[in-house]
Amino acid sequence: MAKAAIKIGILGAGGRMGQALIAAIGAQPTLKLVGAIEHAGHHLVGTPIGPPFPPQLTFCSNHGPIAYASDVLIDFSAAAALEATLDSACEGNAAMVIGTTGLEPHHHAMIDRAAKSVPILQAANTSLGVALLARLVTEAARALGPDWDIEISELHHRFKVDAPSGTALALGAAAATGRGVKLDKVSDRGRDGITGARMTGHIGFASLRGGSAAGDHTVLFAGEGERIELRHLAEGREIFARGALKAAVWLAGKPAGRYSMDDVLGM
Ligand SMILES: NC(=O)C1=CN([C@@H]2O[C@H](COP(=O)(O)OP(=O)(O)OC[C@H]3O[C@@H](n4cnc5c(N)ncnc54)[C@H](OP(=O)(O)O)[C@@H]3O)[C@@H](O)[C@H]2O)C=CC1
Ligand SMILES: O=C(O)C1=N[C@H](C(=O)O)C[C@H](O)C1
Repeated sequence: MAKAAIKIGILGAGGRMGQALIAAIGAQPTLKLVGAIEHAGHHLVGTPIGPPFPPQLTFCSNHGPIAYASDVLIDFSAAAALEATLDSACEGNAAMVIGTTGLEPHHHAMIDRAAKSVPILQAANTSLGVALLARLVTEAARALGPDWDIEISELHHRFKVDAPSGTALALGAAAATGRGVKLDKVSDRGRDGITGARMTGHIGFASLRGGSAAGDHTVLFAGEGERIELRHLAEGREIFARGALKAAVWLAGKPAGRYSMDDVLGM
């Protein structure tokens, strides 16, 4: 007997990533889109999602019923929306893939709480390439030691609202792990003016915004007389959508708990 399609609800469905996910689901018969959620007042609410989906499937703003109907909710919306979405996921017993960035420690505490009831995978970057890059960064930071300065730079499209990007912070955490330190103790975010000389062992961040760049991250290891750069360049949002859907398929039916892309990719 054919396996039942995995039922997916999308939060932030009208946005750039939401649209990329809808297009990717439309091309995968093993997945079924059961809801496309936007915030109340969004101009798309009430309008059809469009082909290949049936005309009665419209963008909607009420996520309660969609959480009940979904095996997995995929959230690429806004950090401010997270609390209500986690509540709905727990009530509806839906797994969740969270790709939204700009998360603060209190958001992670909410995710930890909800993950006692349902399976949740949170990833600042759902591409395969960045998962591998993080591994390489940990290894390089461990091998090179604190005499090599680490600077992380990122370029994103002009509409991005959070900085540094979630990926840059995750790469910073990966480097800190390699050095056996906590990122929040060594991070330099936003230098300006007479900053003084660079502190040994610190990890610096720089954010550029402009044009339509889908995501460009470079981790620079700068030593005495030599430099190494590890870079990931996203050519489009399809890579994030593909990874998020792979994560959703992997997560459906898993026990409650908190998971990462490393679990999905077996890394
Ligand atoms: N993990 C990953 O691999 C990736 C993560 N991201 C992250 O995903 C998030 C979305 O990115 P992107 O698609 O480019 O952003 P967009 O602004 O294009 O999309 C976000 C959508 O969510 C909507 N939204 C805002 N608040 C709510 C809410 N309370 N409930 C439901 N929908 C809401 C926005 O509406 P409105 O336009 O009215 O504000 C918008 O339509 C960002 O945090 C981004 O950093 C992006 C790419 C990859
Ligand atoms: O907002 C984006 O576009 C992206 N956000 C994520 C981040 O903050 O790291 C991932 C990707 O770089 C695109």
